[in-house]
Amino acid sequence: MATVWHQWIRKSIQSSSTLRAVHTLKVDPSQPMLKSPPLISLDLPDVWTSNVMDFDPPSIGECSNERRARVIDGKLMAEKIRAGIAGEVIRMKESIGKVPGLAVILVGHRRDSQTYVRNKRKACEEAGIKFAMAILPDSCTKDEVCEALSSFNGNPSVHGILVQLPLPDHLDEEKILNLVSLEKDVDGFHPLNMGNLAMRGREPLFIPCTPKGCIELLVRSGVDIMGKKAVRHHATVSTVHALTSNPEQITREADIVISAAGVPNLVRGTWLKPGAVVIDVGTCPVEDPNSEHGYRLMGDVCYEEAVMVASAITPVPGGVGPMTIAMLLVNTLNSAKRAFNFH
Ligand SMILES: Nc1nc(=O)c2c([nH]1)NC[C@@H]1CN(c3ccc(C(=O)N[C@@H](CCC(=O)O)C(=O)O)cc3)C=[N+]21
Repeated sequence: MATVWHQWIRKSIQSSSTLRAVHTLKVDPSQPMLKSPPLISLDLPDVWTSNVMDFDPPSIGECSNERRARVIDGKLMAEKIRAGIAGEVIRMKESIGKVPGLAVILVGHRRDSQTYVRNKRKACEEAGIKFAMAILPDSCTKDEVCEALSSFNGNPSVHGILVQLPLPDHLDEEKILNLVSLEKDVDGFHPLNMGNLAMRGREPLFIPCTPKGCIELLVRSGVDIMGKKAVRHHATVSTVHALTSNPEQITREADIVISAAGVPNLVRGTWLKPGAVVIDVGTCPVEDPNSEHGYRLMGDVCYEEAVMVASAITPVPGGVGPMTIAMLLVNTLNSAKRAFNFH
């Protein structure tokens, strides 16, 4: 399972349009997939998971045409998690007089990146997490990015560093990401964190926010697919990408479909097994003069079709995006707790 997520993450962060990946998770049908909700999911404290289940678990394979899929509300889930983090930040401040800090490096002027960073800043401020940002022009040099990075690396009030991706083409993403201090790698993109995530029995310091958010979405919806359990329960995972010859057929076998292709309406209703759980990671900005910032986000899944076939589905916006941000705050809080030895 861990290996699979590693591949998934690697693909999901390569946002190039040449890579169109749809990732499907297939669960062994002889094993019951739905169980009572776990008390603790991932490494979040109980405070966020004591009330894990907001709804009845979806019944896979029992979705009739008259019933629309349950909409998994990532926005609401993320709000609850962020409220829990705010409480933890207050507890930290009251007992040791310190708060967590997140630093973001934003290069260039992509509108979507600006929106995501703005959302991250707002979420930090609401939770009492200090937020710092270095904004660099499209034309900046590698040395300028490195300088910003090393100043954040050396700053003891910064516990998490995030380099917003994608970077402009002339900058070497790999070289730059390698410089993020391992202890502050809240995106989980450092090769050592990635490697530990991929290897059985090893614990990465950080799990990348989007996949971590997807797992949380599933677990909190009563779909039991936690990493370790999935391995033990022989989950079978298929990866579908741009060069897969029969993506529709493979996807149709999946009980859980996690799509991260960045191609609007790629996943049609006919691609889905009735009753499947659909997690839409796609965030493709498309022009929309009527919306606030001149564009809106589109997922990979043809929502109106999928909602008639699936048993549960995440919307875009309001699904994975807000959970990604909530997980970033979780990672930042946990990093600060480690730095201060405060638990
Ligand atoms: N180093 C790095 N880490 C990332 O985690 C990372 C990144 N680079 N580059 C881009 C992707 C994408 N991503 C999103 C974050 C928030 C929303 C989000 O807030 N979405 C809202 C709506 C956004 C809006 O207001 O338009 C929603 O879906 O409801 C979406 C997508 C993080 N990424």
